[in-house]
Amino acid sequence: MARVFLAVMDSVGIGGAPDADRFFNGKTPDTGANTLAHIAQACARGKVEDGRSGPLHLPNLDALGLGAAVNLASGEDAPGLEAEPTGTWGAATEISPGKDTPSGHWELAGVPVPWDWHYFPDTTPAFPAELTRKVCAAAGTDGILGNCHASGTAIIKELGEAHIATGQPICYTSADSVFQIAAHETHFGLERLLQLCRDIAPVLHAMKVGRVIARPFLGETPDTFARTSNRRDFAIAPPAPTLCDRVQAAGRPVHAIGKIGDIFSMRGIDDVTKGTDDKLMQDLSAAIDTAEEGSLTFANFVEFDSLYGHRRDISGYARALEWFDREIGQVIAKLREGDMLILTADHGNDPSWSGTDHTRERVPVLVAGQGPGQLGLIPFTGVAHMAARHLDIDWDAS
Ligand SMILES: O=P(O)(O)O[C@H]1O[C@H](CO)[C@@H](O)[C@H]1O
Ligand SMILES: [Mn+2]
Ligand SMILES: [Mn+2]
Repeated sequence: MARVFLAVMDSVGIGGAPDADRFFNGKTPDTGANTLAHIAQACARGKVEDGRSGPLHLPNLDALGLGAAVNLASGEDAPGLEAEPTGTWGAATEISPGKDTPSGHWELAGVPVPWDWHYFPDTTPAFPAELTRKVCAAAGTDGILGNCHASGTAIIKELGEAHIATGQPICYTSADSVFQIAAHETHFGLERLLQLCRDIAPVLHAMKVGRVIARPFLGETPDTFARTSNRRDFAIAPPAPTLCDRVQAAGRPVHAIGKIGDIFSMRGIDDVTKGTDDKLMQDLSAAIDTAEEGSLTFANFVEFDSLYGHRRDISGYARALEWFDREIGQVIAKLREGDMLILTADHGNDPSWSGTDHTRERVPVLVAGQGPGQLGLIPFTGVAHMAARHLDIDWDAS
């Protein structure tokens, strides 16, 4: 028997998407965006010195083949990542028409998105009056705040006090197919926010809006408002059986770590752990000790994206990568005979790019525990097929 551990480093793209010109940050096409290479290049120029210093130092990821994967995906160099790979490595290309988290994860799990997502226009109001009416009715309020495109941290600073004063939820969106609701955990109530999202999600899903996201926050003043880790995503269910469904249908356990449960609407998943990336890394490490033979453990590390990519914070992103590299080195050291650990990503979020949205990029596929080898350029679905094969699950018959 064998075990698979699949870990998504959210937004750690490596450039080179052949259709990047069809995706935008504002008016700027994503052509040339390269999350990993641009961070490494900025570090090598001595420009990334906040809480870290010098060239990007990722010895464990690079040993698996990260630097080689950047070069394969995009033709760019990632200074500091120049090791001869000892892992199995390659790069994956997405075909789904969205550069969002569910599209990326579903396709990695074998199911490209067959429809066009609905996006809200970058106007104020951004939401149709009929939708706003339904949200108000579900929330029991006379109105909503926001009703625009926004960065989640900026909008709670701007509207947090008005939210506390009026009791109206802050509703906003972005270049992704999302409807986000920010509300105060105590003044509005965490359970009330989650129930509002749950109640309104079917309306948004029918419009082909991918996710309703609860964004609870705490604090009493613009300077102290801060989001908590109680974020919840209410996503459309995947349109076909995913890797998770197939592993579960074969009678094997599927363990989720982080937002994987939300992304797959809990379909094909037995249990979930939640928390900050720090805690999730402990959960992944614990899963290496406890996961059953034949099982799949599927993890997402979101902070690269949520704390640093969207915030265009190159130093923060580099620190997060270096932290991940140190931690994953210890996880790799614990792998047993027959284990496969796959490290990949769901899209890019180049912190040196214009705008605040994801960037369309290829992603690395790094495999530990299986010795050296080259995958070359594969489709995102190749990750699911590789995992299924390792677990001895016949994809076509399952
Ligand atoms: O600015 P925040 O609220 O973090 O929003 C970001 O997070 C959303 C979901 O990942 C994306 O659609 C992007 O808008
Ligand atoms: Mn993502
Ligand atoms: Mn994101």
